[in-house]
Amino acid sequence: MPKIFDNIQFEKLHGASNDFIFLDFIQYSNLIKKINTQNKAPISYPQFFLKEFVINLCHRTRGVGADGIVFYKFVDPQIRSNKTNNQKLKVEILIVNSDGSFAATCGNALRCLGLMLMRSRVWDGLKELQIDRLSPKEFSIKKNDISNDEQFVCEINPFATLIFGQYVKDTEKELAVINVAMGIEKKVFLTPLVENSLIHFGKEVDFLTPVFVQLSNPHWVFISPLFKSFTKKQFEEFGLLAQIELKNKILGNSVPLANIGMLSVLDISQNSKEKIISKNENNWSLAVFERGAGFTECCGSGATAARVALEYSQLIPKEIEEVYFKMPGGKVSISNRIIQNQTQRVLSGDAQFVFQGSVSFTAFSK
Ligand SMILES: N[C@@H](CCC[C@H](N)C(=O)O)C(=O)O
Repeated sequence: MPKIFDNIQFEKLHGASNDFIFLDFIQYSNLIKKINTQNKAPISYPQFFLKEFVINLCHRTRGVGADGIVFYKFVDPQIRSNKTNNQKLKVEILIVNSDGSFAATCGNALRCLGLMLMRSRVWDGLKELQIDRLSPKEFSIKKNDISNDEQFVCEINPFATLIFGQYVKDTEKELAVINVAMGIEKKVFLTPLVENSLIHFGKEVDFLTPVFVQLSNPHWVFISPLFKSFTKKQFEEFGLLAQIELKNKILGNSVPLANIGMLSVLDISQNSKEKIISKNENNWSLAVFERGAGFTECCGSGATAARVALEYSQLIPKEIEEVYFKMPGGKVSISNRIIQNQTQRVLSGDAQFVFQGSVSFTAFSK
């Protein structure tokens, strides 16, 4: 990293402990311009610079620490000073995972974005707000420089719609409940399971057929009561096994690298479906091993995929109003609601401001 890298202003927020650094895109592009004009070695591979920048900033000990970075851009830069909550508010974002890979969507980052916009008084939380994608072209990254698994980032379809936000500020805490319309699944199918690959996780491995759910981003959801007693280490081990080895064995290149959902239910064999539904509120616990970030404390799109998988496996009926998922970092819910004339999956939960600051190169030195 070049040494002129100084005084980068950021804000950090989290949704159920899935944490993100928010950076104004203009600031990043000014940094690039500065390096290119002042440095003898201008940036020739912007995609690698971006990756290294994100990895360093997200590093838990040498950087600020986060599961990813959200670059945001106000299409009308005056909006910040006008603070009018007006119709003109248009926000574009690019989400990058902590390993520098692009994320097609991220429910928790969108919840945090909602809070960030409410804190800076540009969104009142009452009007629906569509969030668009910030094109990689703006980072001088060309389509040909992006890997096959990440070409989605060149599509111009929007991320999601923030539909409602309620801001709470008291002396103790500053948070908001934000609802995000995550869209509708594009593809869902059952996948076979290679039983003997799971043998070292215990004799009583009792899995329902896993479900592949393609939202804007891909998820492979495994359902088993076994996950209820898993430690973080076991989630990481199983997540990695499924993400790489099982995927290669069972699905090959037919699907992209996926987030792995590990969903546990009360003992399926002993509970009638009615019981499962009536105990809905606390019935499902979920952990996700993400693409690009590993095990995270919570995953909003993972919870969305889990609800889709439960419906597809007929473990819950579509009519259930709201399904809650207990995740290591907190609780989120997914409901089915008609938004913009379409039944969409809506993610709800808290987002919280952590801190703001500025960072310079020295923080990144090894
Ligand atoms: N790692 C994911 C993107 C992040 C998902 C997120 N934590 C969420 O809340 O949805 C990917 O690359 O698909």
